[in-house]
Amino acid sequence: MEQDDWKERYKSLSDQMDELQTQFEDQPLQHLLCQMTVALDGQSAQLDHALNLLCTQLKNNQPGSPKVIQLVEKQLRGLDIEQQQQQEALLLGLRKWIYQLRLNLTAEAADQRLKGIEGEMTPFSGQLAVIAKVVNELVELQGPLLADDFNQGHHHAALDGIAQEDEALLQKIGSELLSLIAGLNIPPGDMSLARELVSRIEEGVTLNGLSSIVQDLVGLVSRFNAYNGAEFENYLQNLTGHLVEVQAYVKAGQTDELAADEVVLLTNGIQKDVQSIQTVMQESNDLQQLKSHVSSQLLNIVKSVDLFKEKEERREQRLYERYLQLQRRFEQMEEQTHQMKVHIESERHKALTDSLTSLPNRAGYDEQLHAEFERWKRYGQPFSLAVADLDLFKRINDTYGHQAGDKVLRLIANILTKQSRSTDFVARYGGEEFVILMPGTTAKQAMIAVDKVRQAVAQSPFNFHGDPVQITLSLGLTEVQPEDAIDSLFNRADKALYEAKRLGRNRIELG
Ligand SMILES: Nc1nc2c(ncn2[C@@H]2O[C@H](COP(=O)(O)OP(=O)(O)OP(=O)(O)O)[C@@H](O)[C@H]2O)c(=O)[nH]1
Repeated sequence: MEQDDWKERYKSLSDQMDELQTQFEDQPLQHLLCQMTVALDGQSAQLDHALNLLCTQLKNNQPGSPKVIQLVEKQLRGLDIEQQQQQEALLLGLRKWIYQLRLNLTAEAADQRLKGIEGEMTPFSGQLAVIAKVVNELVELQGPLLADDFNQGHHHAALDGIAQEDEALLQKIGSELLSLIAGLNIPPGDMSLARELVSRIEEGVTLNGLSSIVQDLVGLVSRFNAYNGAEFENYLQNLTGHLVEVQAYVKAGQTDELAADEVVLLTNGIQKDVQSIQTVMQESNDLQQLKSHVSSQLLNIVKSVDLFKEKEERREQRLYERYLQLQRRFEQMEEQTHQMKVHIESERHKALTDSLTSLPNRAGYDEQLHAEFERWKRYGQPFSLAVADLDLFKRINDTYGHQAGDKVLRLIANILTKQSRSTDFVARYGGEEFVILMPGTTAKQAMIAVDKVRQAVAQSPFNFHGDPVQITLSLGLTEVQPEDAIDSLFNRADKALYEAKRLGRNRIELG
């Protein structure tokens, strides 16, 4: 009996345990599925139906039948496609809206804004934040039309058309707005506002009510964004600062033509990074992900700039070294050129100078006579030529030796130079023969000058081995004549010299 009692008690406890276990196991699943049913409500009528069936079975402590579970799975799979189609329908609706507003808003500013809104929608991400912004802007633009027309009870034909023909569109907008709210991570403090908004949308979106719904929605979204706003703004300001620095550096680099290729590479790289930042900023909802992406792109930019700077510094260093090398080479060349000039000048001087008397030699005389002749032909200024020859010089050589003769030649050269004007040109023509070129001097004037020379030579006291020796000069003198060539001038003077010799030496004859 006691044993039967124990068995009964055991059976009863076991049943209770089974029931509790079933409750613990099934209730959370049941609870979760019912919550999902509520969350997914309104996405699709078929899905709502399937989920309600499943929920009813679970609430009645029945396991979900395979048929109902399959139905839910099928509807969930179809939801993606349906959302895509809804997005497309929404985009189409927004475009129609913009088109209709364009027809009615004729002001240039409104047209520009509508174009801007269209631009923002391309590509259409379907993100709720973007839709909310676009809808809000359109409602704002539409404001004056509604105020003018609806208040007076005259529906504008175009807007009326939208209201009647596109009732379905308003429903879709409502469903998109609900999806947007569901997708927001709403802070607890704003939950009641969100709930109130959801029930207003669920009651049905009308054209008149859309504006205030969207405004409230934007208010909700902006409050939510305000949580991270300051931090994000700060971050973007830093980013902008970096980019401005980079831009300034790149611009400075662009002025250097040699580095143009490098600048193009750097600029392209930076443009790609910045585009990537912009794309992520447009597409990302996650601040942390956005920050890490932007940071990595910024790091790329900084690396590119550093690499560019490094290359630039190396290039500048190379250029500077090449510049120094060239400068040294240039200085060497300058020095060599100077030496060469000095050498050429000295060689030229040697070539034109008589080494015994240091007077210009016959080549020097030829050059000078040529220049004088040209001057005369151009300006017609007269000049005279005297050819002087030492008298009986052979005797001196023969009597006192060649060295004594050389000494006489040097002394005579000295007297000729001293007695002539600084503008006159004295040269040793060869042997014991000298020439004197007298620019701007007629034969008459020259006669006086060369006679002074003749006298000075004749009066010079020469002594050899204690013996006084008389040295004299004979000279032939002539003035340039209109029909003269270089040779004829010299020949005339030479003939006159010959005549002076013939007539007794130590005299001057005019030719
Ligand atoms: N010492 C020396 N003698 C020279 C030089 N050049 C020419 N003579 C000499 O000058 C002399 C010229 O002699 P000549 O042509 O017969 O004439 P000259 O003795 O002066 O007689 P005239 O001209 O008729 O008065 C020769 O003995 C040459 O050797 C020179 O550079 N040095």
